[in-house]
Amino acid sequence: MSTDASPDTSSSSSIVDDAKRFGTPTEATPLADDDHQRELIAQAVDKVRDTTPLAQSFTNFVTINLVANAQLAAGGTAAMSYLPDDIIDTAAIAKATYINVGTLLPFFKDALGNIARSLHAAQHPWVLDPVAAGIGRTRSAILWAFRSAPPTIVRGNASEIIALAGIWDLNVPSAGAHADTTRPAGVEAVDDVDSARDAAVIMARYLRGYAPNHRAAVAVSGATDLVTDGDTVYRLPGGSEMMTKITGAGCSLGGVTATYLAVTDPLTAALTASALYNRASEEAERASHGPGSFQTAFLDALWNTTAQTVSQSPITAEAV
Ligand SMILES: Nc1ncnc2c1ncn2[C@@H]1O[C@H](COP(=O)(O)OP(=O)(O)OP(=O)(O)O)[C@@H](O)[C@H]1O
Ligand SMILES: Cc1ncsc1CCO
Ligand SMILES: [Mg+2]
Repeated sequence: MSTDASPDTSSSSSIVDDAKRFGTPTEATPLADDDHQRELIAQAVDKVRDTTPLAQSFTNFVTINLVANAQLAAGGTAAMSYLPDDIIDTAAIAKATYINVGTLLPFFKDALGNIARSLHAAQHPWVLDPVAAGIGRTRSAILWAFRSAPPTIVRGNASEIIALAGIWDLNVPSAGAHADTTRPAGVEAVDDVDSARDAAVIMARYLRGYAPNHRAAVAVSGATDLVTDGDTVYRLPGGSEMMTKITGAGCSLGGVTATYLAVTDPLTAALTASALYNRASEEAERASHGPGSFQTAFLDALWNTTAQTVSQSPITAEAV
């Protein structure tokens, strides 16, 4: 257990060096059917269903019910709280925590930074959903406070990942190319997933300097999801556009990512949640007639999609 909030830079190159390393992308190739990563994904799906791990959440008021129900449907258990001492106490029994900054209140300003520092001191893994990053000075101050006690996984849409990299001053080389067009649009993305690729890679390298076992991940959701541990960029196509017609698809994806983080490493947790969501939303679209029945069918599909189907999802990998 460490109480030192300094990053261990021995396992990650500096942000400036990282910036110089962009510009020579290798080709993305399909992950082989027998790739070990697929085995880890299947194990994560089964382990959650076998062990019902608790992942606790501090999440927004709009979608809190869907987050808890999605965690249960994936096989985990849920506990929601906004009390800092609750969250610290529960971190001792939960294997992972989810923090979503969608609907903050002024008095959370200092509380959330303190919670993050406690989680970091306990080497407790957590997932951040930086909802609406870039909007409002109070939210930006809270996200800034996470910079020195960062999460194990950041999961957001492309605009949120780009905005958070800016708030954290991560020096993303391609950020200038989007300077005129990148702006927060409330809780919805206005950027393509791939425009957040460099920000995601640099952020993952930053996070792992602080992370338990130096392992961290960043997940960018959209039509094709992008997941990276800072060394490899994975892309997961598919899913359903109906996910954009219910509120909380992204929030609950963050919660389910925390459920998997309770049983596996950050990269596998992010890949498993993304692949499960893609397959389950495809099934839900087939079984439903509109947003209301889609949400119900989606929870059923989270419950019923097999580990084999999740782990054999289409995934490409690109070394960076
Ligand atoms: N056009 C699309 N086609 C297929 N799947 C999509 C599409 N857009 C989003 N998704 C899926 O929806 C889920 C949520 O991703 P999204 O990018 O909408 O998150 P978000 O913007 O944080 O959502 P919210 O904040 O509304 O909860 C992910 O599983 C993602 O793969
Ligand atoms: C609609 C909405 N507003 C704040 S959080 C939230 C849920 C989607 O992120
Ligand atoms: Mg969101």
